Amino acid sequence: MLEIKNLSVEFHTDGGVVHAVRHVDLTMGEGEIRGLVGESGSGKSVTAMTILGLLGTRRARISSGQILVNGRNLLELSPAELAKVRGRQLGLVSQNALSALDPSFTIGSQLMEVIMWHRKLSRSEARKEALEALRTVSMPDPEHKLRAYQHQLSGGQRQRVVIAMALAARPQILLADEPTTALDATVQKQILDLLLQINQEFGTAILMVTHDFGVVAHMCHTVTVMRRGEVLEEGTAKHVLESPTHPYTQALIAAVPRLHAHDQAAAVPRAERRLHVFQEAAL
Ligand SMILES: Nc1ncnc2c1ncn2[C@@H]1O[C@H](COP(=O)(O)OP(=O)(O)OP(=O)(O)O)[C@@H](O)[C@H]1O
Repeated sequence: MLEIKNLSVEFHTDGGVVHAVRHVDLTMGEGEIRGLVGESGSGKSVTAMTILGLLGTRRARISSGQILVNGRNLLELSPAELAKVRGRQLGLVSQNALSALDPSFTIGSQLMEVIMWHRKLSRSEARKEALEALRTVSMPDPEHKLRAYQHQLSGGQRQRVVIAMALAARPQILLADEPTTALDATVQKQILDLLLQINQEFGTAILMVTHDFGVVAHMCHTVTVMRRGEVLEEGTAKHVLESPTHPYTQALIAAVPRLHAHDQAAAVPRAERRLHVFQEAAL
C-alpha cells in the first residue's frame, strides 16, 4: 500500500547541506502498524512529512527516491493531486494538537469544515458526522464538545479531536508523529489504545513515529529503526525487540524503563499477539 524506495532528503542551510534522510526504504501493507523509531534528529519526522508532501521549506530537496501509495508515485503528482491523496489516503496526527487546531473556531466547526471538504456533505449532514467522529474517538460528552473551543479541552481531548479530524476522510494510512509526547502517562496510553482500536475497527494502517520502544511493544506489528537519516534495521516488532542486531537499537530498547527485565519478556508476547492479528488480517 505504501512503498518508499531509496528516499533521500536534504536541507540547504546557511551552514551547509544537512542530509536528513539517506536512501530510506520502507513498506507498509494494509492494516499494518509500523513504528518508525530513532533518537531526536534521526530523520523520522522528515520522512513522515515527505510522504505527506509537507516539508514546508524551499530549502528542502528530495534528491532521490519514490513514494508509492497504491502504486502511484506521490513525488510526481501536482500539488492539487497530492492534496487529494493527502485527504483520501493519508491522514496526519501531529505531536502538537494545539498547533493543529484553530483557537478562534469551535471544535464542531473545524471538524465540519474538514468533513465537508472531503466528503461533499451538507452542513446538517456534516454536523451529524462531526458528532459521530467525536463518538468514534470516545470523546466524553460529544454534543457539548462540538460547541467548545480548544482551550476548554484537556490535552488528551484535544488530541482526540486531531485524530477525529485525521479520520474524517477515512484515510487508508495514518501518519502519527509522536502523538502522545505532550501528554501524561495515563492519557498517553488512552490515546495509543484509541489508535489501536481505530486500526482494528477500520483497518487503518498507522505509521507511528516515536523515539520510544515502549510504544512499539504496546502496539506495533513491525518496526524501522533510523539513525542519522539512515535505516539501521527493520523487521517484525517481536524480532527486533527480542533480538536487536544493532547496538544502537539495543540502547534504545534498554532506555525504556518498563521494558527492563521481566517487563521486557511481557512486552514481547504483546507485540507477537498483535503481529498474529496483523498477519491474519493480511491473509
Ligand atoms: N527545516 C529544516 N531545515 C534544516 N534542517 C532540518 C529541517 N528540518 C529538519 N532538519 C534536520 O533534519 C534532521 C532530521 O530531523 P527530523 O525532524 O526528521 O528528526 P526526528 O528523528 O524526527 O527528531 P525528533 O524526534 O526530535 O522530532 C535533523 O538533523 C534536523 O536538524
